[in-house]
Amino acid sequence: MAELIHNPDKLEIARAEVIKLMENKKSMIQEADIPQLPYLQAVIKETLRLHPPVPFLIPHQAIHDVQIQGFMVPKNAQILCNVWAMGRDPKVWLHPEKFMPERFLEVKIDYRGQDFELIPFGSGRRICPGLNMAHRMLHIMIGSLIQKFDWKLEGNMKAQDIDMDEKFALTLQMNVPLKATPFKI
Ligand code: HEM
Repeated sequence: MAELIHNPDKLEIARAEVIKLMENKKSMIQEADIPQLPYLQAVIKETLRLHPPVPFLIPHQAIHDVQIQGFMVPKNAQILCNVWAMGRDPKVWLHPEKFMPERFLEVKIDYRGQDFELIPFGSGRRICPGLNMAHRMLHIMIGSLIQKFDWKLEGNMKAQDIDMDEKFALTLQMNVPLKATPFKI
């Protein structure tokens, strides 16, 4: 929500897509609607790229010595995987600091653990078992929040003034929590 409110033009594109799809349906967004919302999917991917909720994954341990791209990782070494930095690597992402959901409309990069440039849920046998649930919840919640409401920032703050800095811990949070009021559309 913070990135969408911070980028009102992207919010409008995502909202228009949801409203168009839902205009002839009586229900709220359902799981079955997600495949028909490519821009919303791109918004969720872009948000997880820039703000992975578990920025270093959960610590792993090497079970034997392993050589990776010229680096020796010794047996028993604790491994923190910095997905936050991977999501902002200029060698991988064009304008990495920018919130550009469009980048995911042209490529088939997904967060299901097969595309190693985007692994906010981890990868391999310890990949997040809640991935499918999170995938459904994120699309349905964000889709519904933008479909039904417009958002106003506290104290007449302007969208560009939102402090997007983050606080690092096991999970990543906004340094200054977002305060926005919903208005029914
Ligand atoms: C946006 C939402 C979520 C994100 C980004 C996320 C991310 C992660 C990450 C990065 C890991 C560690 C993977 C690794 O070390 O390689 C993890 C593990 C785990 N997640 Fe999630 N998660 C989310 C939602 C959920 C939900 C909704 C559930 C449960 C309903 C869940 C349950 C778990 C459990 C049980 C583990 C430990 C798995 C293990 O160590 O074998 N997560 N998650």
